[in-house]
Amino acid sequence: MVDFSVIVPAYHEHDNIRPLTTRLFAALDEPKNTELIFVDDNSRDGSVEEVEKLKAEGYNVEIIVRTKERGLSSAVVRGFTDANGQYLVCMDADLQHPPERVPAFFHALKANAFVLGTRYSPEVAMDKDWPFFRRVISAGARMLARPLTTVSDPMSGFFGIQKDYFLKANNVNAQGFKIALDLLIKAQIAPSSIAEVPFSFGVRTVGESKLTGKVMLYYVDQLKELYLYKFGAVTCVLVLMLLAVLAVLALVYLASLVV
Ligand SMILES: Nc1nc2c(ncn2[C@@H]2O[C@H](COP(=O)(O)OP(=O)(O)O[C@H]3O[C@H](CO)[C@@H](O)[C@H](O)[C@@H]3O)[C@@H](O)[C@H]2O)c(=O)[nH]1
Repeated sequence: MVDFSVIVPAYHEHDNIRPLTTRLFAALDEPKNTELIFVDDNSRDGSVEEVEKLKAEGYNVEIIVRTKERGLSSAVVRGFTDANGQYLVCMDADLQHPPERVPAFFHALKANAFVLGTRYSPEVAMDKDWPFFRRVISAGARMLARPLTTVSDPMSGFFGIQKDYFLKANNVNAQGFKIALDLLIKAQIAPSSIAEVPFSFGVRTVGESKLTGKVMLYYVDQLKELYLYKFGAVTCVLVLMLLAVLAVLALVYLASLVV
């Protein structure tokens, strides 16, 4: 019987699989009651073999290998769908999301429908090595999501949701990276049912980010859909125009700081 599930979308993450698994299970309050599921898109880098070794060592870990689909969000949806736990946590494989924070998510999930990992809290320091370019992109993306939700880090990929709420979300947008934002809106989570868990966002030391220009375009598309869903067509167009102007002004300002 498993109550807690940790879902990890993974693409070419062989070298991160063992440290993530061992650190996670060492940190858990209820390791016997927890499963870890990697959702891999046919990386063929030895990830499957590494998970088999970890299983043989007694870890409750599985790997789902998809051969026809690609993408972070759709991998998370697949993992959440297959998970046996009532309490679901999603985290990246690359150790930028510290496994030691997962127990805090499960603890908060017992009393809240949704738990968001936040990098923007006075309790944590933002890693200074995080590239400037990524900070600017993240600030712009955060601003564009502001009319949709009041959470402090709507771009976060480290989050948890109760399975019943995940099942309530209709027409989830499984493209791109922003599955947490999509679920927050589409599962109609009340602000009073959302908790935030601060965490220090580290720097990836092994492997590479898969965040591409295409993923950013998916985000713009997803925003349009979420604005429509939440506000209707006319308000959606007005808000998008206003935010586009603000985004350009913010980028011009930030660019002026670096030149
Ligand atoms: N299965 C699968 N997994 C994927 C895919 N693309 C990425 N992943 C996995 O998803 C996780 C995050 O991907 P990264 O490429 O490392 O993302 P990032 O640039 O570090 O961005 C992360 O941090 C952002 C905060 O700045 C988040 O906004 C973003 O959602 C993500 O969590 C990693 O475990 C990676 O292997 C894919 O196509 N398929």
